Amino acid sequence: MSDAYLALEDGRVVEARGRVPGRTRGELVFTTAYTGYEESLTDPSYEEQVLTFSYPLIGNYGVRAERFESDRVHPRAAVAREFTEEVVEWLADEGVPAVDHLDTRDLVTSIREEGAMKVGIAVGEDVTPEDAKEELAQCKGMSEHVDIGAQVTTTELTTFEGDGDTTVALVDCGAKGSIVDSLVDRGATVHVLPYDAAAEDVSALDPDVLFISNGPGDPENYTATRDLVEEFAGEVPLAGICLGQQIVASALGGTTEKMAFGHRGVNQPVRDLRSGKVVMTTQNHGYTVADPGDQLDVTQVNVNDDTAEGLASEELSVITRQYHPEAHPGPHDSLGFFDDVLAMAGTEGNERKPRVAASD
Ligand SMILES: NC(=O)CC[C@H](N)C(=O)O
Repeated sequence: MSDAYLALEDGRVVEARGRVPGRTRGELVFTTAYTGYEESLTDPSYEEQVLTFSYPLIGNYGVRAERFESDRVHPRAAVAREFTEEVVEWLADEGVPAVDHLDTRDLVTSIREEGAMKVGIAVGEDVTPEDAKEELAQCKGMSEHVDIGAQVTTTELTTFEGDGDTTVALVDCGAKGSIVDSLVDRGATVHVLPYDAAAEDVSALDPDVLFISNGPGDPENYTATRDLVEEFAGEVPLAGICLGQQIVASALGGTTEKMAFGHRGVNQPVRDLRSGKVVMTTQNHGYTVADPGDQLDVTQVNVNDDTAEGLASEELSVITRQYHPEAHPGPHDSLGFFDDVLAMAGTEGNERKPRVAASD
């Protein structure tokens, strides 16, 4: 056991119990997910953030590597009311500082009221509040991490073979493993490319779909990925999840903006504007599409705040989601998105058949 201090951007210093020692900093965010801590902690979209769990007990069903979404823990630190020993051991192995025994309800309320904020953390036997403040002083805002994609992307082309006819080029801006699994399970062969792949790298694969993954940080910083979308829009069907939706919108004339505290959890309600149907979704984002531009239509919205949750263009064969249809963690209600994406490829019936938000 050791001391721990969190220095918040609003000037407060919060004391906690240190579980894994270290000093670090990041953007303080919270998730309301009550399960799925293994998946959330390994989701590359959490890079450069400090993840607070609003659910009070984290670790109550153990830690199993088969639930991981990538090969490491991505948040810079983890905060909960109580972590189990097993989670603490895992985070210690990963060298990720962790704190508990603090009032996480108060912390979450502050983020709700004041927005996601910078935090400096110091955990260890002799740490002082000043150490945490020093970390805070060095903390960058999320949009200032201009090449964050490089921290999470694959560095070389990797292929996952499916047993069907469709080929997907997945641009890896920090892709969750479940996105690859969801496509391969449906027979697609998935080529995972670096986030800054050149147009020729994509053309060489002759993909039926160009898919932009989830990932951390400000979508406006992903200029190489945006160039790819611009290059292939109208030529190859396009799909995107989360950061992928934001990059597609930005490339096709839309705009994005930072939200006050974002959406992170596994029960965010989303309404499909054509069917009127509402589904519960998994979310993890701090930016949003403010204006989809002239080429894309908003097909789905968040019931709580009306933000764009799905975009599409029949003409260009584009469908994107702001939420995570692949789940892991969270509900499986939207897995049909992957069927819609592969149907866009038109490889089975030889004809490209855009199905805009039909099955979720
Ligand atoms: N899960 C994601 O892809 C996150 C997208 C983006 N980094 C955001 O915070 O909005």
